[in-house]
Amino acid sequence: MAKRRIVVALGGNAILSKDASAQAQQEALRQTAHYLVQFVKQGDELVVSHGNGPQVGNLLLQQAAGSTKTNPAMPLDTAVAMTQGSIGFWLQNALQEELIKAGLTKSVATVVTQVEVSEDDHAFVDPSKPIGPFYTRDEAEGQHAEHPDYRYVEDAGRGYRRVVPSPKPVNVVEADVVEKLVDAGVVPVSVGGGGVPVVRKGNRLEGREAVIDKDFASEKLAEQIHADTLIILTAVDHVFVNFNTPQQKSLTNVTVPELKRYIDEGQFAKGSMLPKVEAAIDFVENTPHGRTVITSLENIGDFLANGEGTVIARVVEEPVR
Ligand SMILES: Nc1ncnc2c1ncn2[C@@H]1O[C@H](COP(=O)(O)OP(=O)(O)O)[C@@H](O)[C@H]1O
Ligand SMILES: NC(=O)OP(=O)(O)O
Repeated sequence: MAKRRIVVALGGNAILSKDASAQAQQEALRQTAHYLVQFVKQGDELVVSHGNGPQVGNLLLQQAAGSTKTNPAMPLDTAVAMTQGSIGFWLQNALQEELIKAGLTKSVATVVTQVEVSEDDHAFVDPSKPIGPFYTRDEAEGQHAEHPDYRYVEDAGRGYRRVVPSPKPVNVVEADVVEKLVDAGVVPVSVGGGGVPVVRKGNRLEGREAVIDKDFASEKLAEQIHADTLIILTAVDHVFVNFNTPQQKSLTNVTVPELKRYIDEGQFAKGSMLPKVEAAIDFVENTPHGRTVITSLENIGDFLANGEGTVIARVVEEPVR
């Protein structure tokens, strides 16, 4: 089988479920790494990206709690870079251990990645990206009273969360570095937390306070490094139509026009499955032979063996791995 270049985007649940301690997140990533190394074992080139919504929100709270005149809280763009560092450290450490266990000699390197966004992106005046912990309605109202500039929304029936601007990625600044690392046989970790949002001002890149969606950023990176496959890992094995109803049906091999019809029908929840499906479509449409897979971490083995999962391509493919 030909060697594939794969970008794998890790969903939040692969890192943080209930226990937000460093130890618990590291343990979750050790299990995640065990699954991811299967791609390297079969000869694929692997690039890993990850979310940071829970972590960056928690970090902002810690920063605010300890902020003084001489030790001020850091802005959101810097906090995103800090979570790229911390989660990158955990991932590097875990992947390295699993690679050694599998008898593979490969280096892993995290790239602090900046992602260009447009200053005019409407997202800057319409925050939509949930970050940090979940609150009850009363708690969210209390927080809003304390910080009138913070916005809170209900997040998929799980409680209220602070939302921040989430502009669309336009260009992954360090994509050429990531591509060189892949060419050199390294496993890069990149666009963590969607990348650090920056706007170009002549020769300077200026940070902006926002959190980019990691699925859109991963798609952009996959395009720029000429990947063949974008794999979006989340909590479900498949994308479903009629999700959570008695008529629920899993999608296995789907084409872009089919998926667009389902979007028009409102089949995918805004803020959860919809951005994944939109990123999947972008990758297939913007690359000559690209395909996107949406599935769960636990399903990777079945995907590799039998093509299980939701595979989005230009034409319906026979079960693919
Ligand atoms: N049509 C759908 N098919 C499958 N899952 C859906 C659908 N609509 C909403 N979801 C929900 O979207 C979730 C994935 O979004 P989210 O939890 O935001 O992703 P992440 O894993 O990146 O944190 C799934 O676990 C599922 O609960
Ligand atoms: N940046 C980002 O998309 O993070 P989550 O996937 O954790 O929401």
